[in-house]
Amino acid sequence: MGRFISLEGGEGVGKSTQIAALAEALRARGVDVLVTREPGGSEGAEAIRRLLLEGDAGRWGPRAEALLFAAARSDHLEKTILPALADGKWVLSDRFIDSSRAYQAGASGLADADILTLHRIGSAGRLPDRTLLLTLPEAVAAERAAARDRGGADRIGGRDAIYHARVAQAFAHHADEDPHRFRVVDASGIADHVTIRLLDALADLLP
Ligand SMILES: Nc1ncnc2c1ncn2[C@@H]1O[C@H](COP(=O)(O)OP(=O)(O)O)[C@@H](O)[C@H]1O
Ligand SMILES: Cc1cn([C@H]2C[C@H](O)[C@@H](COP(=O)(O)OP(=O)(O)O)O2)c(=O)[nH]c1=O
Repeated sequence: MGRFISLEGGEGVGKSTQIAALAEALRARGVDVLVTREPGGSEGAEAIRRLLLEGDAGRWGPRAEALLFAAARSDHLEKTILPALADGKWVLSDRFIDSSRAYQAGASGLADADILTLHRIGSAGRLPDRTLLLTLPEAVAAERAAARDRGGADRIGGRDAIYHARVAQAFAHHADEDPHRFRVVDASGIADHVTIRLLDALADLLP
């Protein structure tokens, strides 16, 4: 059985950059790696991703949005993640359930217990073996995200600074509550240095 690792954090902290570097570093150690992302990662979930991220701000209310994320996650787990783990692969996912807890509960105001209930219904409550939470001072993350998106942020990324501060707070809170699964990793500085910190945070799982 492989390992299931999620990368979490707000917009612009470097998840996409780091997941690629981490995959390369793990492959160099002989690990068979599958990189995937949420929302998305399977045909059905990628279709739901477009529904979630395109269109105007009011396209979905918080509850419909939470249900769509849970549905996408269910399909992603069943079609992509579980088969890869059964093949002995390490699955690295750019976001997973903790993003729903941080955005739809922490920031949008739904109850964390309800998000966990949706996860139990959709995905049998499956959690990653390790969750790497990348953290950056808010201003640095906003600067990186703005430089990348050039003002063209998606439906959720484009929400205001107060919303994103609540997201960061919720992530930090969940990491505090479950130190066994979470590792908080400083995402500032040179990308290669961040990758080394991430590998350190997986050291106990490495073959
Ligand atoms: N360590 C780093 N230092 C400076 N810029 C970075 C670093 N890591 C990533 N970036 C840049 O910051 C932007 C956001 O990174 P990205 O990996 O897309 O973040 P995320 O997936 O978390 O939103 C990208 O333009 C990326 O090239
Ligand atoms: C997986 C997930 C993502 N999201 C949000 C976070 C992002 O704003 C967006 C995904 O966009 P994406 O462009 O993949 O993220 P990033 O900006 O980190 O590169 O969806 C949720 O609100 N809930 C979730 O459960």
